[in-house]
Amino acid sequence: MQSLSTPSPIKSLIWQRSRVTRVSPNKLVLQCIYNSDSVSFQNGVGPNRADWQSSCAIMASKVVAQQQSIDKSASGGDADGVADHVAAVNGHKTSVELNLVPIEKATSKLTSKQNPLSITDFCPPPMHGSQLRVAYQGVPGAYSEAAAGKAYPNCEATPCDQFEVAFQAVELWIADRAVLPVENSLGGSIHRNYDLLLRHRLHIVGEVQLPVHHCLLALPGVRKEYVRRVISHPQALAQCELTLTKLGLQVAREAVDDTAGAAEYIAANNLRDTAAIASARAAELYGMQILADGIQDDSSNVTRFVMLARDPIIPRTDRPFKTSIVFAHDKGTSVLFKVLSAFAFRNISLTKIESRPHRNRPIRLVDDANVGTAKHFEYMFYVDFEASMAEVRAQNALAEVQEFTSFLRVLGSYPMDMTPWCPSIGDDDEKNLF
Ligand SMILES: O=C(O)C(=O)C[C@]1(C(=O)O)C=C[C@@H](O)C=C1
Repeated sequence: MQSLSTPSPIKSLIWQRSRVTRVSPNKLVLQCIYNSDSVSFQNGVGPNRADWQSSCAIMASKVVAQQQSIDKSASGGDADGVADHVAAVNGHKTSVELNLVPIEKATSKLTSKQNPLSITDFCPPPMHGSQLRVAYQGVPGAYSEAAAGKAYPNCEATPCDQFEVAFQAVELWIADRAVLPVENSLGGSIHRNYDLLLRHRLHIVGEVQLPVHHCLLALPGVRKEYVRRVISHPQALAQCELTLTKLGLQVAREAVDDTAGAAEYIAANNLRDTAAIASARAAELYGMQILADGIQDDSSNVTRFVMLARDPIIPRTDRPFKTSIVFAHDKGTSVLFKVLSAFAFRNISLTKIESRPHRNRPIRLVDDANVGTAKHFEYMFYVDFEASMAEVRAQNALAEVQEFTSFLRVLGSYPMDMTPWCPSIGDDDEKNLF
């Protein structure tokens, strides 16, 4: 891990005001946010704001698409002109003020053979000029900390005790980014984060996929036969369910907030009958021994994390991008078909679709005089598709989707994680049991 400093986790920033004021370098910024934006970030996002955000994303991406075609035809074009043009559309004077990626910088990187582009090239540096502060949920040794390090090498990883706190830390300028899990190849979606993406106003600026290699940890000297309870994050318990049974550990399984926190808890309370599912790094940090190594049910166990920032990045077309949207409709089931066909007709692949209850309107009553009243569940649909918002086909697809839907928000258009696939070592045959 790049930053091994282990600050204590940030707890709720909203209700523990002393927490907020304790972070003195951020105090002024914090007050500025409260004053300049009277809409509480806890109250969710209204439809007007959502419309505005979608329009901004579409407008900004159109400007970039146009500018990129101008750049192509006039090689050596005026880079300052690009920044001015983008800034003018967004109603600000300079790109710096908006915290946008200076396009000339990213372009010059592209021409350099020695420096291949990484996800971080698309993200603006921290405004305070120091290390990038990246909020994650959990304690040091959690997989989310490793994901933060993969997304932003050399960052200052900042532990938070809940997902929501990580969102708030970025909104309150205590952190510059948040890195949060959204789905796992075995355990499925992390629904809480889908719900929070909607309730908060952060933008997805990147993704990282992290191979997750679980170990069974216990205090030194404890044998597998003594274990009466296994504790971990619910996702980790789900990812190791079959293997635990195969190892003869048909004992109580208990969910805690994060994997490394489970190891820390056992060590702090000297629990000799309890084991944790966590990383090898957590074993090292909390003085635990590894009873079994590679206990995930599938060797290609991988968790996808998204990187969140206060400002969106400017979408580009010179490398693979993904775009995440969320929408709702109020006109029956055929709308979903129409929405999906808006992508299919333009050859845009969907990589993910997720539905969550529509919190403001969970049930729709449909009266039928002959049969009675049907109760339909209402959903928010989250869709990821493989295209950049700078591409005309993506803009057209979204314009069409907007016609069918009552609510549409672009959560972010960001570079896809293209790092080579390296599954975690240790499949069913290779598990080490000590
Ligand atoms: O508990 C951790 O270590 C985490 O980082 C959380 C989390 C998750 O929420 O899915 C992250 C990766 C693994 O899938 C297991 C747990």
